[in-house]
Amino acid sequence: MAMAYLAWRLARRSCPSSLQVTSFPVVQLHMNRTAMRASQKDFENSMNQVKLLKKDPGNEVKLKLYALYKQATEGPCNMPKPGVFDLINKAKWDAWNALGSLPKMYHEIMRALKAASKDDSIITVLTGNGDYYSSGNDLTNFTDIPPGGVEEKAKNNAVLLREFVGCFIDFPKPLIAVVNGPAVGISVTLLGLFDAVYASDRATFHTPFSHLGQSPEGCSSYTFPKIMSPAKATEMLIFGKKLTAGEACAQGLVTEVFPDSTFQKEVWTRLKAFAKLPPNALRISKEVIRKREREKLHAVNAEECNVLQGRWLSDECTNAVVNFLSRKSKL
Ligand SMILES: CCCC/C=C\CC(=O)SCCNC(=O)CCNC(=O)[C@H](O)C(C)(C)COP(=O)(O)OP(=O)(O)OC[C@H]1O[C@@H](n2cnc3c(N)ncnc32)[C@H](O)[C@@H]1OP(=O)(O)O
Repeated sequence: MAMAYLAWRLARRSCPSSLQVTSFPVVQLHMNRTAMRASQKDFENSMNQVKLLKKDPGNEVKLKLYALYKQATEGPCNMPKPGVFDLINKAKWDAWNALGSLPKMYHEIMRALKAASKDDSIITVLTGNGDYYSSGNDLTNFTDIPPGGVEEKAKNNAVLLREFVGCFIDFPKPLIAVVNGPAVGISVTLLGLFDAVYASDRATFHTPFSHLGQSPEGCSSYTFPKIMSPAKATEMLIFGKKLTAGEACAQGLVTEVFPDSTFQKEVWTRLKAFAKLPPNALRISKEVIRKREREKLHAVNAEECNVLQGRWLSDECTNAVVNFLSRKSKL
C-alpha cells in the first residue's frame, strides 16, 4: 500500500498526550528506519566537519553540539547524573539534560514527515492509536525546570514548535487525518493544514488554550477563522468550546464523519483508492492549491510561537498546568 501511515499514539494509562509515531504497515516501518539512519548519518557528517574546523569553536558550542547529537540519536537524556567530581561527563550530561524530554515526540513526527515527503509513498495519513486521537501536548513537560532556566526552555520549545508546524505547512503530498476519537490542543489546530480530515462520530475537537493560560498555535489563528468564520473560531480558540464531529464537519474543519462501528473499514477503503491515483497529479494539484498561502502560514506560525513563548512564562499558564496535573481542576 503506497501510503505513509503515522499514528498519534495515545496510551491512555501512561502518558496520553505523547505524540509518538508508530509506523506500519511493515513497508512504512522499513521506510522510516531508512530515513532515521539517513538523518543520523547527516548529523555524523556535520559532527565530522566540526572536527575539521581550523579554529576550535569553544567548549560551549561543542557541548551544545554534543547535546543535540545525543537528543537527535537517543532522545531525551537517559543516563544517571554523573558525580560532581566527574567534571567532563557532568558538563555533557547537563547539556543533554537541558534539552528536556519534550523534543523527542515532536522530532519523531518531524522525522517521519520528512521521510514520507521524500519516499515513494503517495499519500500520508495521521491517526491515533487506541480510544483517542491525541490529548495534545504532554502537560508534564512544563513541570521540569532545566539548568538553563524556564526562559531558555520556553525559547527552545518555541523554536521546536515553529519547526514542527513548519513541516506540516511544507508537506508536499496529500496529508490526511483519520480522527478516531477525541482530539485536544495541537492535534486539533494542525487539522487546518491537512488536505482532508475524516472523523469517527466518537471524535470531539477541543482547544482549551485560554483554560491553560496559553494561546492558539498550528496556524489556527489564521486557518480557523478562514475555515469556519471568525465568530465560530473565537468560540473554539478563545472560549474553548468543544465541538462534536458533526459540528466540526458542519463548520468545515472535518471533511466527513463516519459511524464509529464502520469508521476504520470505510475510511481505509477510501484511502487505499486515493493511494492508487497518479502521484504526480496529486502532488502538483496540492501545490497549486496551497502555494499562495505558504509564505503567509510561515509568518503566522512564527508569530504564534513568539506569543506562546511569552504565555509559557506567565503565571496563568503555570497555575493552569499545576492545577491540571494535581487534578484540582479538570478541563
Ligand atoms: C513545544 C510545545 C508545544 C505546545 C503546543 C500545544 C499546546 C497543546 O496541545 S494544549 C492541550 C494540552 N492538552 C490538554 O489540555 C488535554 C488535557 N487532558 C484532558 O483533557 C483529558 O485528560 C482527556 C480528555 C485527554 C482524557 O480524559 P479522560 O479519559 O477522562 O482521562 P484522564 O483525564 O483521567 O487522563 C488519563 C491520564 O492521562 C493524563 N493526561 C491526560 N492528558 C494529558 C496531557 N495533555 N498531558 C499530560 N498528561 C495527561 C491524566 O493526567 C491522567 O493521568 P493519571 O491521573 O496519572 O492517570
